[in-house]
Amino acid sequence: MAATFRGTTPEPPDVRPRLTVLSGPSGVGKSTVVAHMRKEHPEVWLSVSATTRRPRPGEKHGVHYFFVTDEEMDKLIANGELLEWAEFAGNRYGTPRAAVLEHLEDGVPVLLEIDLQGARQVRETMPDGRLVFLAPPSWEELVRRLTGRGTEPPEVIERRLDAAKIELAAEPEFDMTLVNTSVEDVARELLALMDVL
Ligand SMILES: Nc1nc2c(ncn2[C@@H]2O[C@H](COP(=O)(O)OP(=O)(O)O)[C@@H](O)[C@H]2O)c(=O)[nH]1
Ligand SMILES: Nc1ncnc2c1ncn2[C@@H]1O[C@H](COP(=O)(O)OP(=O)(O)O)[C@@H](O)[C@H]1O
Repeated sequence: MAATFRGTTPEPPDVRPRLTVLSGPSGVGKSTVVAHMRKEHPEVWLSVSATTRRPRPGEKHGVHYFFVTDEEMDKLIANGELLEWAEFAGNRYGTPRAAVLEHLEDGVPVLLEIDLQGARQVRETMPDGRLVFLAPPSWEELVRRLTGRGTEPPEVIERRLDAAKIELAAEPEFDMTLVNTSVEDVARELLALMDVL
């Protein structure tokens, strides 16, 4: 006799895209991976953060970050305009809340590239969100990448490596880890996770 389905009617699949958070130590390759994803799949929406850090050569206001003054950042925080914010290596960074919520409501897959402290806040405020940790193949390779990028003076690199030790220790808090050996492989896995592939 054929098996008879006797369960309750299954719920329709939840088709709302989920928020995806990508974190990992400075220099691990987060920006490189995200740029690769978006080159092939521009439909992935990356939140543009506000920061008090100075622009690096080639960084554009409104594209890489909204570069703001300390006073402007104070206001964003006081007015509740940030979904999360954190101080990282001497500068403040925060995710503008409204644009993230609007894109999710419109069914757009949303990606945040933020630090560990921000990821922890998103875990609290948006528990549906998926937290992905990007890990380096080794500590030596992380140092090589951060130094090789050539965008920071030695004392800033030292601060970021100190923060990296704390970030690496927090890996078990994340829903999953991807090791950035190959940019293409990591980008593909993230796109699949976001249901974009
Ligand atoms: N919490 C939080 N962290 C952010 C935000 N935007 C960027 N970050 C993180 O701040 C750290 C420093 O970023 P950045 O100065 O651009 O350096 P880079 O990541 O080494 O290129 C990285 O870990 C970023 O992921 C944000 O809006 N909120
Ligand atoms: N899989 C990889 N293999 C080798 N080098 C990489 C890889 N991913 C990124 N890089 C290099 O490492 C450096 C840091 O990458 P970046 O994307 O700026 O890191 P993050 O955004 O995490 O600070 C850059 O010079 C980048 O070209």
